[in-house]
Amino acid sequence: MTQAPHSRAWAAPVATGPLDATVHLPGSKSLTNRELVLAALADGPGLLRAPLHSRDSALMVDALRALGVGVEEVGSGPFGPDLRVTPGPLGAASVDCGLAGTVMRFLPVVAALATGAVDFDGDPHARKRPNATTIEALRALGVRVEDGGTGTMPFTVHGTGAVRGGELAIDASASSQFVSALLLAAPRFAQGLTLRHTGERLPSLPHIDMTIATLRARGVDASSPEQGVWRVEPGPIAALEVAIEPDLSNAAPFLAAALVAGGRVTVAGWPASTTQVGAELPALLTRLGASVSIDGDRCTVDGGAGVAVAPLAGGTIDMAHAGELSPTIAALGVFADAPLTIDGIGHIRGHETDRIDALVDDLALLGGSATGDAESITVQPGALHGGPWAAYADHRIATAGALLGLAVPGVEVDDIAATAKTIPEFPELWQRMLAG
Ligand SMILES: O=C(O)C1=C[C@@H](OP(=O)(O)O)[C@@H](O)[C@H](O)C1
Ligand SMILES: C=C(OP(=O)(O)O)C(=O)O
Repeated sequence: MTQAPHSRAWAAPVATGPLDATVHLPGSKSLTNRELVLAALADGPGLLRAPLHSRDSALMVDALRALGVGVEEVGSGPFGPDLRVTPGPLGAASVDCGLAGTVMRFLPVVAALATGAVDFDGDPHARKRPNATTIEALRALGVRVEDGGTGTMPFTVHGTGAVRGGELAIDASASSQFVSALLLAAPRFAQGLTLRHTGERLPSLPHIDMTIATLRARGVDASSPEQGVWRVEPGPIAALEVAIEPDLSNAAPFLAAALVAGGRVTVAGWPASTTQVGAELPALLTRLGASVSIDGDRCTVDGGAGVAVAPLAGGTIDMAHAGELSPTIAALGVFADAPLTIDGIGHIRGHETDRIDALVDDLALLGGSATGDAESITVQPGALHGGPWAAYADHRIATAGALLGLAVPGVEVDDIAATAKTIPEFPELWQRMLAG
């Protein structure tokens, strides 16, 4: 009988002693999917070296191909081939967004530059992720979008081949990706774009800074003249050869593993400078009690004797700008000396799953205790027992279960394959880290 991909749970391996490992990670999702979009809109063929090959990047590649962009695999690296991207006239297409925020937010704006109808749909949960701002923004720019009045997928963007641009105000409090999406395509708008955020909060600011940096690297005049305002001048997007950095957000569970199990974990290929939010991991893990060093391109966390001997530091951490790191940090709260509150993360309720509810429910299944409110999660320290850990199709919830399993025998992640969203090699790399 054919089994559903996650009908067999993954027994999270327990660390039997201090770790001593060097981990090499595949490419950044955020950089890969930005560079794919920019390469598709560029003024000639370009190359992505060492890109991510995962479900989110494959969805982006498939969608761009469907729209008329040439994406060809060339050469081969440790995590898969490079990608040569050849822009072409954009036309009617049907886009499967899966559960990828970058696909469901970035490509509708690209579709506005196409000639023809572009249909968007995705996984069942993707239909629940916030997307009204994408649709409203396009309509405000004069683009026809049919969504049956739902403000979510499925919807159809009727591109006419041109967008006038100009001035636009949006509420991006549910996701920074609404801002990034508009900025990425804005050089191709006749008047460029002056974009203003009107909502109360603006999550994940480093991801918007990353967008600006990737545009500028391609010769686009893009800036943020004041907080919550961005300006992109119209003009060509230069075709480039770009090297994609390792995914520093996916470094989180590996580096955190040294804290839980004790010993040392090194992530190799750590960039000297980066726009990735994972650059904040050294400070975050130091705040919790780790000793972190960066030596050349190697970032090492020394977790000493591990949490069985020395608990981590509880308290409150604001992670509004780094929500995608919060599942890992929240899981570490179990091993703290006082309750750990992660604040400013209401927007992660609209991520791959409602991450606050998922963590609260999963921790309860292991005998732990956590509470969530609109903007935060508070994790109580305490001993856990083995039990099921539901991934909710969320790569970062799945890896949080793996992290706890290092110290808690019998944690069973129902769907470790959810990690394929951004790091399909996760189970293998995790085992290899444990083997040293
Ligand atoms: O632009 C991007 O690449 C991302 C922006 C952030 O989204 P939100 O602002 O919705 O948190 C982040 O959490 C997501 O993983 C990737
Ligand atoms: C929120 C995330 O993903 P997405 O790009 O689908 O929004 C994430 O990777 O943590």
